Amino acid sequence: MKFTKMQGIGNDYVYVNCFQETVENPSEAAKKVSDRHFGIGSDGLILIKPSEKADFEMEMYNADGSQGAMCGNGIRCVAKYVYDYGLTDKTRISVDTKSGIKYLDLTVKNGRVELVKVNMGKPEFHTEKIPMKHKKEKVIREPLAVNQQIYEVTAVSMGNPHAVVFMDDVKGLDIRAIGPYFEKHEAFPEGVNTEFVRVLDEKTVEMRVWERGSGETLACGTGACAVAAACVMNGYTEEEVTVKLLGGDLKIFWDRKEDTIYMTGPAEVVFDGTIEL
Ligand SMILES: N[C@@H](CCC[C@H](N)C(=O)O)C(=O)O
Repeated sequence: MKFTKMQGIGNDYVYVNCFQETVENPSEAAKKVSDRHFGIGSDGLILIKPSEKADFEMEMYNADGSQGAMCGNGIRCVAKYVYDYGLTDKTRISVDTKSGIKYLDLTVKNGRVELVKVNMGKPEFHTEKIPMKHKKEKVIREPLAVNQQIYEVTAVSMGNPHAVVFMDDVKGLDIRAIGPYFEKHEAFPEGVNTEFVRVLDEKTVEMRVWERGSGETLACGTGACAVAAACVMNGYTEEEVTVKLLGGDLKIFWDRKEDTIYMTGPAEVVFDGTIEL
């Protein structure tokens, strides 16, 4: 199978051009390619497919083989792939995902995509839509017992579920110890991605993420959007914020009039290759 490994601020996936390749069992393939010792090494697998509803379709799988509905860093890389590898010459494209069609604007320099701005849609706070089991309709900084400790959680869906936890120190957090307890918490019947966040000022926050299905990653695009929405709902930041992640920065803007979040960030090719599945 021919593939291209790409990364968006360190959130790396193996991309397969399904205009040319067929992947029989994507879930098994995701586990195999993601292995950092016996495979290519990635946070998961992303298939770029033809679509009848949009310019392209993106299908994403986490490192454990589970399917994700949306991937913010992944969709920027899809935009770079389809433009740089000549599948389109458009700089405004639409991509169908399991959480609906997303629209992307590409900034091109010297014939290559450098930055991508994505309309990530509306943040969803209603617990039944996230889904989260909770007596309240919305969970905005509510206590949640996780492994016998109380955390204050803001729950948001960006097409996939997120639990946002504000704290004073994210650098020293033992995320490997606590992340799995959030991921499999009974309050989140479909699992959850968890963002641990420190507010630096009203325009800047830093975060680490424990992703459902992939563990700690260097960045999560949907997570950064969920964090921006949670920051505004808690009165911590303005609508436009820089989210500093382990792998780099993302610019997030929640346009309250449109009730739409825009994410802007880079996308890069690491290498092309072939693998026997
Ligand atoms: N890294 C992604 C999110 C990938 C999917 C997630 N782990 C899930 O299962 O919901 C991003 O950049 O948004």
